[in-house]
Amino acid sequence: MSQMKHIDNTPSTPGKFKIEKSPYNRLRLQFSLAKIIFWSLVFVGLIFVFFYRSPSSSSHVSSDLFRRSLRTSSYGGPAWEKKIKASAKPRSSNGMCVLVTGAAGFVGTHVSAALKRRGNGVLGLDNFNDYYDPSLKRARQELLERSGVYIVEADINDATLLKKLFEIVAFTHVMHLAAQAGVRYAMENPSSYVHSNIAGLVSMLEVCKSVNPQPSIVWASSSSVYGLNTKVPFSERDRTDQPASLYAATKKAGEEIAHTYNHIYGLSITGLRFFTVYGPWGRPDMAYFFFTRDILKGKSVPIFEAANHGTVARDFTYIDDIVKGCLGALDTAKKSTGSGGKKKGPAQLRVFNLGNTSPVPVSDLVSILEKLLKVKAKRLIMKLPRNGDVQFTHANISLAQKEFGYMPTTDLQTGLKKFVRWYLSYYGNGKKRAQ
Ligand SMILES: O=C(O)[C@H]1O[C@H](OP(=O)(O)OP(=O)(O)OC[C@H]2O[C@@H](n3ccc(=O)[nH]c3=O)[C@H](O)[C@@H]2O)[C@H](O)[C@@H](O)[C@@H]1O
Repeated sequence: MSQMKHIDNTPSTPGKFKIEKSPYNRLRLQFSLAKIIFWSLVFVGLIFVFFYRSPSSSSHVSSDLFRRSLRTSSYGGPAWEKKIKASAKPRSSNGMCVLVTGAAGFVGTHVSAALKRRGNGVLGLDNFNDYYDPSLKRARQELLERSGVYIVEADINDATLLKKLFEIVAFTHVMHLAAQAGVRYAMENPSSYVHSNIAGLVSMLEVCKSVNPQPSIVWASSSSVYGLNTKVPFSERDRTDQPASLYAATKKAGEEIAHTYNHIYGLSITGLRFFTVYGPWGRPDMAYFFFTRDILKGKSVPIFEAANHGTVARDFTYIDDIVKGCLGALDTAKKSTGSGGKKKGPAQLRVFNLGNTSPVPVSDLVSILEKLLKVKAKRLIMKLPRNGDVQFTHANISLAQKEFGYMPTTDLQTGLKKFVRWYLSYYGNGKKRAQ
């Protein structure tokens, strides 16, 4: 302190010392100080306004996120609640009552329809984001509505809405399929993965843990959690600590988050590691889908190849087999043990591979499509890009087989035949083009 005083009192120039001595000059100094502060504030304010309103960089990402997934439409009212109750009512009084998140998605639509067919109560939830053509999601919604499944249009991050749904219906199960999918897109829009696969998952689990009774949860993890694992076929016991994409990392994080909610709150949780699911009403961002579109258009299809002409292969799994796996997991899910946010005892925590157990090289996938479409593909062999892809996947399914008799029955040829038939009937031969 005494040192400070010494510095303050020492004039750098004799003139400066004099200025501070005169009362008139002190007034002038105070006035110019006030001016400096005023203009500094104006300057800081301008900078703030510039960055806050700038359409580029981070604010672009957040506004994009908002546009894509936080679009929660207005809800409420007796008519809305009536629709929800009707959709979620099981045929028999002791039947399952399932909230399916991501119901307008590829797997979500098929699972919702299958549950409804066998008499379960089903309510869908989807934010209809535009990661891929939303009109396809709307068409799936129409399909479900015709079979009596209503989809609430909202984001899983909307906890108020989720709680409201649980107030209206005591769901016995949640089939949580809402997620940001796609391996390569994670480099383009990383925050959307954190938003849906991490924040969204936590939002959903928070509501599930606090309601009474707590539902049992089955949710979609991914084969991508095996990452750079080279031990084949992939077993649930293998290491999953080397994700090759942010997508995979968020799914792996989801598995750890599931462990936490099971451990603390007694939620019964089952994670399903899907292996490259394909079929009718599929996702246009996936290779088999856009290869079909581009072969028909006469556009070249990029076929990835690993180092030294190494084959890139996937354990492509047909949607009907996946649906059977989802239903098997729901049927064998034990009840959660907690209530109202408190654990009462240990609860079930499981993870299963749902694959086909026979990997097929991507070049063979293209050959099958060529035959089915009767069009020769313009093949463009490309080096496997370093943006999240792994060289191969191969599922060991013995655990799911033992637990609920999971046994895939559709080979790629048969499954793609069904897909192509659907594709041509949905899009027509060039009339309605897939985007
Ligand atoms: O099983 C999974 O866990 C994942 O399966 C797919 O991911 P991926 O297997 O990469 O599926 P596609 O993007 O359809 O790619 C299929 C194969 O085609 C290859 N490919 C992809 C794109 C392309 O232009 N060229 C090409 O050869 C990929 O390397 C891959 O081997 C899904 O997109 C993920 O959401 C899902 O979680």
